[in-house]
Amino acid sequence: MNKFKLNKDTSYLVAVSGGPDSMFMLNSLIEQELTNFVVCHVNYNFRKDSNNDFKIVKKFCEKYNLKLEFLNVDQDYSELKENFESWARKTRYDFFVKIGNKYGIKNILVAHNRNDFVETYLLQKERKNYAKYYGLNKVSKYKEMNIIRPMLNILKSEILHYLQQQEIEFAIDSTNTDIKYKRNEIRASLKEEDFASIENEIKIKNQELNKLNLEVDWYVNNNMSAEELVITKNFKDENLEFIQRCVYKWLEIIKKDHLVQNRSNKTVFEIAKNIKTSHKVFWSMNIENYCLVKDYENIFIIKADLTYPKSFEIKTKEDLYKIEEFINWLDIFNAIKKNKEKYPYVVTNDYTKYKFETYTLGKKTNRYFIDKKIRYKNRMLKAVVYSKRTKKILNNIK
Ligand SMILES: Nc1ncnc2c1ncn2[C@@H]1O[C@H](COP(=O)(O)OP(=O)(O)OP(=O)(O)O)[C@@H](O)[C@H]1O
Repeated sequence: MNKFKLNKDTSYLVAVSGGPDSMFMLNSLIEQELTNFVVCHVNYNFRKDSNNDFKIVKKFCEKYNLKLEFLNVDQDYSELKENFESWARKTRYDFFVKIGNKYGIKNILVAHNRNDFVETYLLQKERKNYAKYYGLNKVSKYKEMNIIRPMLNILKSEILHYLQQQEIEFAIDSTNTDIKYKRNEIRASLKEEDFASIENEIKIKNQELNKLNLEVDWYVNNNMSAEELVITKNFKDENLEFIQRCVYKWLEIIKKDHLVQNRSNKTVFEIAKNIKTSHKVFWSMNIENYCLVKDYENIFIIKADLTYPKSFEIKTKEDLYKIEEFINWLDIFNAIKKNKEKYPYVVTNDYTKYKFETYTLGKKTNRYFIDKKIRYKNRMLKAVVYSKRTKKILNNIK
């Protein structure tokens, strides 16, 4: 049977649910005579028998005198807004991060096995989503933690056989959430004899993915400036997968990828579809409290409240403080001074409205915007000031 070996000089957190895989992993650490580790357990109190899992873990830790950190979750599940599995995962990993900080440990061991590896790939294939990696990665990241999966070459049957042989107690998870249901479906039609050929397929898919990722990195790194991604003509002609991966990579670089996680990639798909098919010079999409904007050849993302239209009437000098709302307030202030303070003025970024009612450099502002290709970013973030009487705009937004 395959075993795994870990470095004795490294410290680990060990994620133990009490199920067969993690009990096997924990037992292997004892067999390897590792001592630098802290066992972490989350009791979700989701099932009636959750406490039983905790007791199994606790008993094992007491037997071998191991450090155990646990989180006892007190949550009314009828009020949970998101899917239990993704909420549970986040709760679990945030707890690991907290315990990691407490002990100064950066590595967490999780007990995914060879069957999980194959099943994850088959699930990814069925869902047709663009995975970061096909199957499961030996090492991945969650915030500052390294998630290590040392058991990816061990079969479930080997684990169960060994636990039985050694009479090691473990818990049986009786929940059947959507994702587990799907997994069970896949599991039922899967034989361990078929693993080798599926693993070969995964290897080839990951090699192709590595190549594609190099091209994605190249595009994004060469077409980004000031946090904006440039949409070239050639880019629009690329396939949807390439565009989606670029959008995701860009969001990762500007540290906004959290906005599209846990949304089953639908948002990234929508963005990519718009990039590919829309001929409009401007479109925007709200994503949580942010707004993603396509602006001529660029896309950018800003806090949605910054894009909200605001208008102020400046009747006297005393009203001037209102213009501080806008990033170009100094420019507006100077324009009013230069105009010899002939109040009243209107200061506004409500461009969809004022562009039809005002004049810029002798033209309807709408015409001026089109002729000068004025960026939507500037229309949204910068304000104009115009005389209430003449409707002439006194400052230029470029
Ligand atoms: N309640 C828990 N307490 C501590 N560790 C847990 C708990 N649940 C799961 N784990 C750890 O995570 C591993 C994977 O568990 P499981 O397959 O249920 O989760 P997953 O959602 O598929 O995986 P992941 O944790 O990578 O998102 C377990 O083998 C164990 O190491």
